[in-house]
Amino acid sequence: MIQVESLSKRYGRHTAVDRISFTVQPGQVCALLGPNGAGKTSTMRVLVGLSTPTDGRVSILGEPVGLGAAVLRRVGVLIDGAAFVPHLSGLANLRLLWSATGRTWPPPALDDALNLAGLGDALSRKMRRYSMGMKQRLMLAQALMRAPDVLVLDEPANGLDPAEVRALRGHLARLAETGVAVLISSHQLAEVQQVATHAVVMDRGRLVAEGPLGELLGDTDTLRFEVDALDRAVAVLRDLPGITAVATRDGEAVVTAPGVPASDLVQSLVTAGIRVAGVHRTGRSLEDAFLAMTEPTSSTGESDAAR
Ligand SMILES: Nc1ncnc2c1ncn2[C@@H]1O[C@H](COP(=O)(O)OP(=O)(O)OP(=O)(O)O)[C@@H](O)[C@H]1O
Repeated sequence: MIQVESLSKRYGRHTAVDRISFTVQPGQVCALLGPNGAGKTSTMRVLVGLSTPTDGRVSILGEPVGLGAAVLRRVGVLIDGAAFVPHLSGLANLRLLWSATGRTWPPPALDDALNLAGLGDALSRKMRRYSMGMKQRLMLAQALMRAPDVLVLDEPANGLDPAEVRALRGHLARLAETGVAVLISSHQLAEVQQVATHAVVMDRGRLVAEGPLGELLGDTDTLRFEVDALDRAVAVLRDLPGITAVATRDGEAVVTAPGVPASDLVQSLVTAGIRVAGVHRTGRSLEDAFLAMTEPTSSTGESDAAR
């Protein structure tokens, strides 16, 4: 479990993280979302002991986190800037990183991690020849090979192709099913919507929303009608009580009608002589919800303090 309580992180006079609190329970995949500069990486760095909080508390599996805390051995971390040695092979780099844990090689989940990384023969090649995607996959392997109880992944899908992203999604979902608590930051909202069970949304350092994904997306009562006479259908729908919006999209009438049964709307259309070939209820996408929660122009102001 990850627990963040009233966490603040300031760089000089710039507040990157402003008193945020959230929890990620075992079995949850929590998406940490926010526009550029929202404070996601700053939060994650504190969470894994790479940076100290200015204020507040962070604990993992019930133990306070700090640089070198024993509990961090149970955490798989992917945050950019992993210290790979370019003249060593990918596999030698993994061995080197593992040796820092003081445990004997191989790590418990090495095979699964390498399978997901899919680097094949490239594992024995020097890392200086790795593409960005290959480096990213090796970083994922080092996070996963230790069979972690908690995963903290900053933009893990960066540089991966669609098939790799899908494989990663499946892997994370399987790990969560076994009780791993996963915190993952991403800008790919459609992608993260497919794997996240929960989300924490930050904007300019502050927490703007958190909770189960279903609750954050909300129920929008938006219906799409496939009809044979679009213009007439729109005119009929606009005149009905309880309708808050009618639009057309991709040849269909899109209607927002909170609390109005779809059957009433179909009945009105049919009565007006319009054929209804289909009705679909549409959910709000994570992207819609995210844009509604965050400001369109976010501050990305830098301060000059060192990390
Ligand atoms: N070492 C640092 N020194 C000074 N300011 C920093 C430092 N690291 C981050 N910041 C600033 O803190 C704010 C939050 O940055 P952070 O990287 O945590 O955001 P983010 O949500 O991860 O952004 P992105 O999505 O662009 O990666 C930004 O304004 C950033 O410029």
